[in-house]
Amino acid sequence: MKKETAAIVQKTAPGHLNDHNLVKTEVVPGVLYEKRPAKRADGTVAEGLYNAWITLDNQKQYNSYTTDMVKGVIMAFRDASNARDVSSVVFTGAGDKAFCTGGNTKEYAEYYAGNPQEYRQYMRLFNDMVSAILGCDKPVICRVNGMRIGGGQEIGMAADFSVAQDLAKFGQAGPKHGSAPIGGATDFLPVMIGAELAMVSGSLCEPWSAHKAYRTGIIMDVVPALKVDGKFVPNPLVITDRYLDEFGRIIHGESKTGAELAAGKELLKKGTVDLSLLDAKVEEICAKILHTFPDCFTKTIQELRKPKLNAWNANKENSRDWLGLNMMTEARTGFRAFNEGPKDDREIDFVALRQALAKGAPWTPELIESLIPKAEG
Ligand SMILES: CC(C)(COP(=O)(O)OP(=O)(O)OC[C@H]1O[C@@H](n2cnc3c(N)ncnc32)[C@H](O)[C@@H]1OP(=O)(O)O)[C@@H](O)C(=O)NCCC(=O)NCCSC(=O)C1=CCCCC1=O
Repeated sequence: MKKETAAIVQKTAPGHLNDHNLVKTEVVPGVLYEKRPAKRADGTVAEGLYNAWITLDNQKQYNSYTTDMVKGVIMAFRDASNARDVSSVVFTGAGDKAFCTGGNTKEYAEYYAGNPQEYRQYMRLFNDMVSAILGCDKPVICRVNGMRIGGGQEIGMAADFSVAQDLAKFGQAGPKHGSAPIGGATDFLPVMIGAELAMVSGSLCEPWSAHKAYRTGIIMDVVPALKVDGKFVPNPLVITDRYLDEFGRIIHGESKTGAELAAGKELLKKGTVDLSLLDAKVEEICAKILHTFPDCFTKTIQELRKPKLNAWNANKENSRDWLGLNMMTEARTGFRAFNEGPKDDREIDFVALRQALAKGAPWTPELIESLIPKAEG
């Protein structure tokens, strides 16, 4: 800071600052909160200024969030939003496998299944988590360290900027596991990528590569993460060197097939994951933000958030009610199937369910039980 500015600050800033902080470094088990020194564009530390890092840390379950973790995320965002010395918020997951794969399916299956009034209360917290991100007074950068699936994709899309390591995958899981992606995806996707692609991404549950998420506008940038023989290489499972096939269809970011895919898998096995380029990109975005007027920046993002926010606000209460009741039927069945089914068979027999419903069968516990895959023997 220039001497002249420092002298004015000394004269005018209050001698005592009220502490509005709510959280400690580990907000709750599974949510970490850390203030890291903010850096200028030239890499030097901007003394007294920070970026708040909020990290989901439940790696064994792909950083899925439990009820307590949802509370922790709300508190962490509230804190970062209030902190006078925080410039940007970085929202990420621990490790290199997953940013977040959504609600905790074990908790869904073992506690919420068949308990709609409890899930409705949970959804109050979930809705508040999404609103806390969209209402944060600081810009939110989602550092996509790995898969962003289901509710993970929804809280990620609530962020202002997303940058991903290129092995990450993006998409929804609800219609396969017994939910509808109405925790933000159905609101944000049409605004972000248009109605047709939103339909595909939101409903078919086919994960998209990071390159496809980048190409379609779900994320702002993508960086390589795989190092083979000391050199970064692009995701070897995905087409990154061609844009069109022989018929003019876009293939950039689509999965490789056949021998090309097999070779890609071999290369993947040889490599190690290194997220240093992701971190550099996140720092670069934070530095760009640091070099702007704080209030003008906040006002700008508040306005630019409106299409997402308006859609979210219009639907979130109805969505909460519907999701609560759905815990009696499809969620009760689908999340139990994912939780209890054998590793290679965790989805229900959708055709059998549709056939039963076509004959007017009611949702009895016996019907549900009959649809859940069981281990052999
Ligand atoms: C496709 C997957 C994300 C990844 O598949 P794969 O790479 O094959 O890994 P897995 O072996 O499946 O997973 C590794 C271990 O992590 C556990 N895991 C993964 N995701 C979750 C989760 N969400 N909750 C709890 N545990 C999870 C998995 O069981 C493995 O552990 P194990 O001990 O069994 O080896 C795939 O994992 C997947 O589909 N996951 C579930 C995604 C999902 O259904 N999420 C919930 C969607 S619904 C949601 O989030 C909602 C939000 C608010 C609004 C309402 C709503 O529904």
